[in-house]
Amino acid sequence: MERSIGNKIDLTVEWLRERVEQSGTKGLVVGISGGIDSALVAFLIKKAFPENSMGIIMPCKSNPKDREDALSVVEACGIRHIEVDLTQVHDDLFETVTSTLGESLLKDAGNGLRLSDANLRARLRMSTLYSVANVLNYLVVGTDNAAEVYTGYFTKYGDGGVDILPITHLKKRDVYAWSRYLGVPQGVLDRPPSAGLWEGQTDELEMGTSYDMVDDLLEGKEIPARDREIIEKLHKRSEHKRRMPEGPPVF
Ligand SMILES: Nc1ncnc2c1ncn2[C@@H]1O[C@H](COP(=O)(O)OP(=O)(O)OC[C@H]2O[C@@H]([n+]3cccc(C(=O)O)c3)[C@H](O)[C@@H]2O)[C@@H](O)[C@H]1O
Ligand SMILES: Nc1ncnc2c1ncn2[C@@H]1O[C@H](COP(=O)(O)OP(=O)(O)OP(=O)(O)O)[C@@H](O)[C@H]1O
Ligand SMILES: [Mg+2]
Repeated sequence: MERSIGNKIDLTVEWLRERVEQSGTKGLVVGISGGIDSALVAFLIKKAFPENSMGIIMPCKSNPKDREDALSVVEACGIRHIEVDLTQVHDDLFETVTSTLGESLLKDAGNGLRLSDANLRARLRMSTLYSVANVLNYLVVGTDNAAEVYTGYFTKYGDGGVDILPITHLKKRDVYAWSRYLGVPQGVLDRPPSAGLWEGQTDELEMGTSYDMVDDLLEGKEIPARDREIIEKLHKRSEHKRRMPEGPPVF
């Protein structure tokens, strides 16, 4: 008999407590974006550590709506939070890197320049989370779900740079089901998933397929050949993100 959502949530909360205890740390910190994955994780870590959990809202030239939604999550689950605006530090670093590389190296960058700008936002968020984790002796909690892990739809050492991943066993539809159960605000449930790394970006537009398709494939269901091809290509291309860096064999 399948466990109820409430039971699965209780087990995940227990697992979070165990991992913190085993690590000798005191609590958990997560970035809260206004999206559904981090909303669910915020609810879970607040349940696990009512006094020792923290959310960080980190705008970086972001749509003000993201911050409003993130604040609605903070209010709904009651987690302690801080805000760190990364716009200036991002602009300074990106400008320094690109101007130092110079025109001749930038001219053939194509989409690489946009990805570099976008992924730097995710990596600055990671650095901010670890800065706080070091000070408070907390673990950094990731928000990747099963569909994102399978497709590699995350920034290596950005939002992928974390200590524990409490929702990697959840398909995107499970994330919605758990979030509804816990009372994540309707406005957050209704938003199209987006990395928010550039204007108008949505996960499904960028991936070229839908989370329903990825979830179906993960459940072993038949999906159209076109979608299967896209998903398997994303999976193969991102293999390196699911491994630790390696050195050569012993010669
Ligand atoms: N075979 C290989 N072995 C070892 N390392 C390899 C490699 N191929 C590339 N690399 C390294 O990996 C880098 C490329 O990976 P990475 O820097 O991650 O860059 P990349 O995968 O190109 O971009 C990240 C993707 O994740 C999306 N994203 C990011 C953040 C959040 C979310 C979200 O869901 O909200 C989505 C973002 O929109 C974008 O599509 C290369 O620059 C190279 O350094
Ligand atoms: N503006 C932000 N402030 C704080 N954390 C952020 C911000 N943007 C992204 N993050 C962090 O990066 C993670 C990855 O982003 P991702 O878009 O995959 O998840 P999400 O926004 O929570 O959910 P959704 O799939 O609905 O967009 C977020 O869950 C969050 O932890
Ligand atoms: Mg998002």
